[in-house]
Amino acid sequence: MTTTTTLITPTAATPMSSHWRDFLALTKPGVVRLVVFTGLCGLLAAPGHINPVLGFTAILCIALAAGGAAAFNQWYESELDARMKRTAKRPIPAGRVSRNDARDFASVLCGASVLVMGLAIGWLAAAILAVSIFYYVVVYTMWLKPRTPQNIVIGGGAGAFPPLIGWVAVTGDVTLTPVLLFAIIFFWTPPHFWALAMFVKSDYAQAGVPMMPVVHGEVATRRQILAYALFMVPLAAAPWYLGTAGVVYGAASLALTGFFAALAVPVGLRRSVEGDTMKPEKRLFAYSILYLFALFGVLVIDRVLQNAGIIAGGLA
Ligand code: HEM
Ligand SMILES: CC(C)=CCC/C(C)=C/CC/C(C)=C/COP(=O)(O)OP(=O)(O)O
Repeated sequence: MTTTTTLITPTAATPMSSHWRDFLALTKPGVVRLVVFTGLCGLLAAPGHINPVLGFTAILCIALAAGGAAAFNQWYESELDARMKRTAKRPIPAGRVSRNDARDFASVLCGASVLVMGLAIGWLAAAILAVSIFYYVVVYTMWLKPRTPQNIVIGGGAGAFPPLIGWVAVTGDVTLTPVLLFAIIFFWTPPHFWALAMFVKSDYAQAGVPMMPVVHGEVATRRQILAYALFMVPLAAAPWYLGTAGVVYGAASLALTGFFAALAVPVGLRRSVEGDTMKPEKRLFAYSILYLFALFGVLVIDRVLQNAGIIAGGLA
């Protein structure tokens, strides 16, 4: 006996029932968690005071913007996501959310985030929020990602804005420390992403995305991962030796970033062989996430200690 299976691919015209969990997945909650945390730390480390309700509103706006931008990214890349093993089960390629619904959902999140930020907090913070959405959706996703292996280097700016936005929400001003916080995430992004790109290289190659290991090969990518990770050591400590953060941040940043660089050394110097499990690359990627949580968390602890008069420093 033969059976015939009819495959129905939902389109914009085909009704489908989407679960709220599918819309949550469109926001890339795993990534947004860290993005929001860095925004919160920027807000808490800034000199000055913000009404807690307004502070919560500012962080909510960053979360809505980052989630909305991530949903726009999945709306634009649904065909690409369908071609890669890592992303094929996302709500749009899996047929659980239509492209139009995803686009509308993203528009509402992004629109509301900028509007509420502008009305409740200020238009400078709202403008930077709008720039970060534009940067991730248009500059990175639509323009750079399909064109150049430097996509991450330039596109890294997309996720680097939140601490700056949190800071500006409190002070209304852009000063040295928030620019340094931007730079820290900007230069952290290439080793964070390329470590992952090394072990999902075949996915990108088969989907035709010009990521660094695909275009310039493993050896060049490994060297660049190491170079960026080493550069992070003096960069991450800059708020301390430039006098805007205290000694607790300085010591913790040297230890945390030193370990980041140490994990990048075997990645930078070794060559993978047939059937390699890519353990050093997986370890570096996993630590990159823990590292950023810890570094920004310590910045806030340092600020609390400064406020209590326990350590010296003068975040500005
Ligand atoms: C253009 C810049 C970036 C690129 C290309 C990039 C790329 C990626 C990719 C491909 C993944 C795997 C995601 C998955 O399989 O769902 C990932 C995971 C992750 N990224 Fe990035 N990333 C970037 C910037 C950032 C930024 C700025 C942050 C936060 C500040 C961040 C935080 C994370 C976190 C927390 C994860 C783990 C997510 C989870 O466990 O669900 N990334 N990144
Ligand atoms: C405030 C604001 C708007 C912030 C934007 C922050 C944001 C969501 C940055 C994330 C960058 C990111 C996850 C890139 C993933 O690369 P990819 O999209 O190439 O990954 P993929 O292959 O998993 O889709």
